[in-house]
Amino acid sequence: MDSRTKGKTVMEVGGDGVAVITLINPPVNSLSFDVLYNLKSNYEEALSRNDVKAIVITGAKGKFSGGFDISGFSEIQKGTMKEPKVGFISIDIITDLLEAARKPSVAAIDGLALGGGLELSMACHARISTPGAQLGLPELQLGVIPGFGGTQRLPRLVGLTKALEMILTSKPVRAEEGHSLGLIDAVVPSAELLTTARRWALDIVERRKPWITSLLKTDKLPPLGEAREILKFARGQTRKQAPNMKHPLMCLDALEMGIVSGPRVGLEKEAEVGSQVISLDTTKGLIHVFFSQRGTVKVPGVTDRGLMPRKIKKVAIIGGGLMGSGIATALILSNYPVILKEVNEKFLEAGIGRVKANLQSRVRKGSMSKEKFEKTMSLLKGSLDYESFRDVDMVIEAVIENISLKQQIFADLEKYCPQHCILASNTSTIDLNKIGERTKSQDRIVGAHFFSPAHVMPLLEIVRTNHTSAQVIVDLLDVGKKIKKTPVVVGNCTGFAVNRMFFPYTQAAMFLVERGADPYLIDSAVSKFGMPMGPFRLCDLVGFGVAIATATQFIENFPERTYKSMIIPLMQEDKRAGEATRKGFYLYDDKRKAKPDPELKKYIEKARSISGANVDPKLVKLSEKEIIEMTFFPVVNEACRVFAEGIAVKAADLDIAAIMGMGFPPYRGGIMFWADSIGSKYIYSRLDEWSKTYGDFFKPCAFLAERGSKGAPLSAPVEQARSRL
Ligand SMILES: CCCCCCCCCCC[C@H](O)CC(=O)SCCNC(=O)CCNC(=O)[C@H](O)C(C)(C)COP(=O)(O)OP(=O)(O)OC[C@H]1O[C@@H](n2cnc3c(N)ncnc32)[C@H](O)[C@@H]1OP(=O)(O)O
Repeated sequence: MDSRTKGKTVMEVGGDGVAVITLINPPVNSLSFDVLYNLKSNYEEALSRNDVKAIVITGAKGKFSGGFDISGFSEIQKGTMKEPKVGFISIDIITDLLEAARKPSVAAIDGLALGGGLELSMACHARISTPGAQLGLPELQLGVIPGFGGTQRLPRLVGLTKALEMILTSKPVRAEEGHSLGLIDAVVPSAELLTTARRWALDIVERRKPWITSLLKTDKLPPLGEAREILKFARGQTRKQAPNMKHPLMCLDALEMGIVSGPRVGLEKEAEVGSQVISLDTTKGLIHVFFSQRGTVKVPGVTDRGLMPRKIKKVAIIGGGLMGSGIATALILSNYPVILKEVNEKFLEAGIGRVKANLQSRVRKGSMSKEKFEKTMSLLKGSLDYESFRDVDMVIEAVIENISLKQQIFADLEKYCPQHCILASNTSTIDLNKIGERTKSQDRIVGAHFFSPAHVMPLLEIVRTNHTSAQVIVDLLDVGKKIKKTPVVVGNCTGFAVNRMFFPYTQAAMFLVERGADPYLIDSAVSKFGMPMGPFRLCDLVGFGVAIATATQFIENFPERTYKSMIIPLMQEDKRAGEATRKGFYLYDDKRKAKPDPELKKYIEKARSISGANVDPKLVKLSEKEIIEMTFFPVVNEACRVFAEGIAVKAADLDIAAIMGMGFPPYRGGIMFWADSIGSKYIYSRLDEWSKTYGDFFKPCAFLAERGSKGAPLSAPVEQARSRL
């Protein structure tokens, strides 16, 4: 393959008159322009050759295709690649050349057919698949729409309601379900895939099997009135669930156009809309997230050294509280045998009970069988001492945030665990060097910071100190992958990456409220921006105990930029500690529904009198845009510090950390990507102005000042970062 080209197709014509065209573009045979143009040439040749009666399309190495080459979108967005004529691929190649050909085509699907891959197969006249293959149109998740005819062919093959479900949720179906839906014509073992597809293609030629043109099918479409009702409902749901995104509604427009005015007009609308969505900011954000998420496992100086992950056969967890039990759940769910250690029988029983409850909730929801529950639970053993730690490969300490307790535990671990054992802490804020102060084995100390609930939340912050060995990081990255987490490797400091970014966010909110802003309006503006909830609702959820413990760490370590508000401590004193006590910034009913509390004013006023803050008329009347800027620009400022200090290796890692750890909206691309979409100059000037009026909490850091003065992107690599890694 030419090093400049991205993938290819090869065609082999058999003695049976079947031309087999294989898509080749590792690792997932994505449909790059090179692959698509090659496919076109192969088709033209196959159609013109007298020795070819029918065509089979398949993918190399057990994968049909993962869809259109997503990097093609980025290149079109950046202007480094020219867009083809609108509809050139979906109409000229896939519809008019392939589907309308006078020779039939059969798709032989192994492994996966996603996005453009499934769309290509739907234009074939039959689809044969191997068991378990994944079939789906996940485009909306990327900010684009199915653009190779999927909005037209899928409803015609599986019916409108199922097609909408598959497209709007981006969730794939397995081949067996695809078969029962009519998407797949036969499911056969891998070894029989090509022979069956060849025979099927010849059977179509001989009219022993039907020659089906998906685009012209109408039997699965509901009557027009009913279709309109279904689409109206889908639009309503989409507006509710994705209020800040345009592309799902644009996709529905293309789909509806095909139903109302016919598939050809539908294809034209799809092509037009498909081209428009590429330049949406939300699409740019989501595509950036796709690659950034996969980039977190590429750590310079660690994953490029040829190290292989060691096998982790057994893990011990210290502490069966909320975090420890969640981590244990995540591990046993991925078949790791786990020892859970507690200090006494009562706590141990409670810890094991929590793990059990986590799994039972899956059984109740039907996502886990009773047998699987028993088998999974059997991987968990309780312990009250360290004797059973003698053959563990990794320990994760998950006790309360108390430095001397953690130091004692790590000193004990060194005595009992084997020499190779990884010693990890789930601390969320404490400097790992302090935790390991009484330990000699510095190279195997690492942070494994999970987010609560640990068996659900997707992020794992892997924290390395100056001494942590590359091997330990590689091992933990592998464990992270196996337990289906997205790992982000960060350097050691108070709060690491996520909590360092989180802290200014809640602090800014407290600052604004003390100066007269309405906390409920702040929460509402932040939710509209796309966060799962506002900062006050979040503090209630986390609980004031945790909020105060975290704040204490920050006040100690970053006093110059900490805004010390007494609102939370004052409420805590009155035994209102958040959702768990049914009172915090909000009041909670039996169903934990939050409602504003008029009494909150009392605490705000008291806190104001302690801090000496005055109500500022400008801040009382902030617009939603101003609220977002005043709460998130301090987060950008902190993210810049984290990046400049080398705590994060790449800005994109901070984007993923913000999305998966803080709930930052993915369609905004993450904190640094979003900041760059606004511009460093503007962010710097706003922070600078606020710092002059309101103090050092808002003071832009040197990195932001430097990049802001030039208007340079914040996400550009840091030269000679003062790396703490
Ligand atoms: C004028 C108009 C202009 C129009 C432009 C042209 C028209 C465009 C129309 C597009 C029509 C089409 O409808 C759009 C699409 O098809 S969009 C793509 C849809 N497909 C997907 O969303 C699938 C995305 N991929 C995945 O979900 C997973 O990668 C997976 C395929 C399930 C495999 O998962 P896993 O085994 O866990 O492996 P990784 O996720 O780690 O991926 C391995 C590497 O492969 C890269 N990858 C995966 N998919 C793609 C892809 N579609 N394009 C490019 N690259 C892909 C991934 O980045 C990993 O790479 P690295 O190893 O380098 O990190």
